[in-house]
Amino acid sequence: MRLIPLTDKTQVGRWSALYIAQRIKSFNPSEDRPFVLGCPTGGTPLATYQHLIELHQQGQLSFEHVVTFNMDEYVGIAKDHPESYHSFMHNNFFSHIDIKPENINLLDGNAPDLEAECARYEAKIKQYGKINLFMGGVGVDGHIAFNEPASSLASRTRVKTLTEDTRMVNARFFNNIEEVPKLALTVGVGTLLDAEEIMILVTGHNKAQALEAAVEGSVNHLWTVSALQLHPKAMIVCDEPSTMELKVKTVRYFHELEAENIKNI
Ligand SMILES: N[C@@H]1[C@@H](O)[C@H](O)[C@@H](COP(=O)(O)O)O[C@@H]1O
Repeated sequence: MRLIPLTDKTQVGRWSALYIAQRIKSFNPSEDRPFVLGCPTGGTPLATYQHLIELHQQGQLSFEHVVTFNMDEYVGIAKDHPESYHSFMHNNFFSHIDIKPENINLLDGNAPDLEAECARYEAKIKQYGKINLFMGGVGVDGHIAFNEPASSLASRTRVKTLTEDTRMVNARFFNNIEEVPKLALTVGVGTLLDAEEIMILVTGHNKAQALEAAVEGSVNHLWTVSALQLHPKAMIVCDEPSTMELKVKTVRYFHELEAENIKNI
């Protein structure tokens, strides 16, 4: 696993956006061979989306042949609810770039048959072969997508019950905790591990324990982000406050390893 230790969340946004842009460009996508990008929501990736939008507006990056799959969606709130992940993605990313609407994939949390919706999503990913790069964030409790503690590390896309902790953390986007949905649809840990490459963004001191579990802990279903250790090409891009629970020698080690890759950011 690579760990990219940066100073602050602005750098995390910039570094990850430049990385995605470089991946898309070197892939040289076409209509028949699109680049498939996995997308998260949340506060953490906002700076990344902003930088990607800027690169697009400067004429340096096109999403014409990019297909996206979002990792998760709440169950039971309307698509156009301001806090649905549909709204989030359109407001913060899709409406500012040249992606084709038919290339956007999001789980439908209002589908009449949620299990069938999850199976449809898995099948659609398979149609493209694989996700080339899955970007994600992490929850305070170490969840990846909405794979809450004790989720199977072999799990596929399915309905998950959100923990009280996650609902409390996400209540900041709603009027109160009662409005936060109790269920969500999420890709599984197994779905994530099938991606060709995974890049997880971690910022803020409240994520320090999760980062410690991901990097220094053992693979453990209680911290589903630790499953990254099983992936052949996983990377965590983090800021300084999130490294507070890591050993000094761990951070120094990754600083030395990545010195060339972080020097001009
Ligand atoms: N389902 C999402 C996760 O995919 C995300 O990683 C997490 C962290 O969000 P934030 O970046 O706002 O801390 O929030 C939600 O729970």
